[in-house]
Amino acid sequence: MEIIKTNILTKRFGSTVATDNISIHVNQGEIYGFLGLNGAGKTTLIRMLLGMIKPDSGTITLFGNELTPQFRQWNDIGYLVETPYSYPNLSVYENLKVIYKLRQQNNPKVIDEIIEKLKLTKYRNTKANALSLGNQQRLGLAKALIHKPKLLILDEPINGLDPEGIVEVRELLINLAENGSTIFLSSHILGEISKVANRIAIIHEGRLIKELTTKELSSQIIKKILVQTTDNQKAIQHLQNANYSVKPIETNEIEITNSEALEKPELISKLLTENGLPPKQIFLFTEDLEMYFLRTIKGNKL
Ligand SMILES: Nc1ncnc2c1ncn2[C@@H]1O[C@H](COP(=O)(O)OP(=O)(O)OP(=O)(O)O)[C@@H](O)[C@H]1O
Repeated sequence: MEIIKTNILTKRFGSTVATDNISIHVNQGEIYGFLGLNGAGKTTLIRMLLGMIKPDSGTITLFGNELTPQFRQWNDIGYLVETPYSYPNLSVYENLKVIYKLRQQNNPKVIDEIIEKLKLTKYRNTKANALSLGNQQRLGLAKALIHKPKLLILDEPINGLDPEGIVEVRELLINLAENGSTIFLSSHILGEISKVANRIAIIHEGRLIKELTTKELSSQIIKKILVQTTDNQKAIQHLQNANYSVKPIETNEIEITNSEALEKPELISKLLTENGLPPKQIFLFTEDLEMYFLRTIKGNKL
C-alpha cells in the first residue's frame, strides 16, 4: 500500500523554486531516505506533507486519501521537523504529557515507555532547557513516537546526536519499520541514509534527480583495486596475460576494475608474488558516498 504519494508537487518562494514537480511514492513498511544538500528543498517538501504549507501546484495523498482541509488522519502520523521545539521550563516527562494529551492517548504508561525507549530515563525530571542538543533531539523523537504512529516523518533526525545516539536511532527506526511503520526521513548525509533506508531519493535545487534502492546505489558506487609493485610495467604484462583489465595511473599504481578481481583480490596478490613481483601495496578503493552524490548531481546539471 502506498502510504505517501506526491504528484508533481511544486512550491515557490518568490523566484526560488523550492520543490519542482516532485513525484514520489513511499510504500508501507519502507524507510525512505530523502537526500539533498542544504537548501535542496527537503524541509519544504516535509512541511507540505504535514499540511504546514500549501503547495502551489500538485497533490499529496497520505494513506490513500488526498491531503485537503478535510484530511482526518493526523493521529496516524508522527513527525520531527527541524530543531525540535519543547516547553523549556517543563521536564522531559511534562513535555511528553502535553503531547500525550494533544494526541488524545488514554494509557499514561506510554509516557514512561517512550522515555525508556529513547534512553531518557535519567533525564525524566530534567527541564527541557537543561538538556544537551542530543537529548533534545531524543525528546523530539519521543514526542513524534508517543502515539505509535503508522507514518513517521523526520527531518534530519540524527542532528546533534553523538555516534552512540546515531546507532541507537538507526536501530530504533529499523525496528519500527520491521513492525510495519513507514518512515520518511531527510538528511544531507548519504552515508547515514544508506545505512538505514530501503530506498533513496536524491533531490537537488528542488528537483528529484534520482530514486533508487539502497542495493542499486551500492552497485553504482565505483570500486577498483589499486596495486603498486617494484616494476609496474612487468606486473601489467602478467595481469593482462591472466585477462585482467588493467591500466597504469598517475599515482604510480595499477588500476584493476574486473568484478572477479574485486571479489578475489587475493588472487592478484598470489599471481604477482608467483611472478616475483609481490605487491608493495594493494587495496580496494570504494568511492566515497559523498563523491557519488556529487557525481550524480553533476551528471544531471548538463
Ligand atoms: N519560508 C521561506 N521563504 C523563502 N524562501 C524559503 C522559505 N523556505 C525555504 N525557502 C527556500 O527554499 C529552498 C529550499 O529550502 P528547504 O529549507 O526546503 O531546503 P532543505 O533541503 O531543507 O535545506 P536545509 O537542510 O538547509 O534546511 C531554499 O533555497 C530556501 O532558501
